Amino acid sequence: MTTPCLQVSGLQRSLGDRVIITKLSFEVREGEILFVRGPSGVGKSLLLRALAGLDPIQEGSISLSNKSPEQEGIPQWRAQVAYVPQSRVTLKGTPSELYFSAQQLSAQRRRPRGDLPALIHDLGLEQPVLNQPWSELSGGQAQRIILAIFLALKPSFLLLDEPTSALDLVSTTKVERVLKASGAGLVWVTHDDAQPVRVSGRLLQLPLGTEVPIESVASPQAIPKNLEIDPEPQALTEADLTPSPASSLFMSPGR
Ligand SMILES: Nc1ncnc2c1ncn2[C@@H]1O[C@H](COP(=O)(O)OP(=O)(O)OP(=O)(O)O)[C@@H](O)[C@H]1O
Repeated sequence: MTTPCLQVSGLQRSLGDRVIITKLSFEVREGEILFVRGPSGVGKSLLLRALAGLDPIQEGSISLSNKSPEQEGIPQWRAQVAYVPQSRVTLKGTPSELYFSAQQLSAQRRRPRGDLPALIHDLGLEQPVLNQPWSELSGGQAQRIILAIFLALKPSFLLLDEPTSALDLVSTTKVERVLKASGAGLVWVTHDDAQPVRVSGRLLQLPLGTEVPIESVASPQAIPKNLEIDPEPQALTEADLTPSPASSLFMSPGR
């Protein structure tokens, strides 16, 4: 079987008469990491939303191994190309309930699963957090738990909108290690100049929309030695579910 490939060709995104994303083209294969960098407001989140099939494609195309979201079916597309939101979304219930609800979505059935408890551990959390109400979790805990849930659902691609924005450096390093070991294709938005160097991968710079060498944007010497990535990571349209917590994360409407 060939490795799944997420392809973007001539993607353009406007809001009103403002063109935000101009003619963007790139490819990411499962297992590859593409960092996306650029100033605030340049359109990084809009790019991820378009890739996730959460917003309409206005111009250009996206495809997964040559199949468009329409050909694939939007729920199946989102099961394979998962958008992990930037901010803590307003969720009801507990992480366990969210994970259970997500697995009930028809596009998620009969798909492989990761080991959620192991992911929780590897992300530096204790198992009881899975049964705590979202409202009682810190921003940094919630960010890692949402990530663990998406990783456990095993999409081919994860669209990561600043997945370490609420974390200290120790937790950030754990997240980087787990993501790198996940084997998923990652489109990873970051404002942390050193992150692409720590993790390694490719780098897409917006608004240019061109790939630039990672070495050109940050100095590896800037990274504290004790935070370097361990080269041997440890083991690591169900409308009837509305208003389940899963539907708010996995089925959010386009805008
Ligand atoms: N729903 C919306 N309605 C109107 N404008 C929007 C909407 N969503 C985004 N924008 C605008 O589109 C532009 C790109 O937004 P986006 O969130 O993609 O930026 P970003 O690069 O992810 O920024 P940041 O780094 O601050 O997260 C911004 O100017 C933003 O104000």
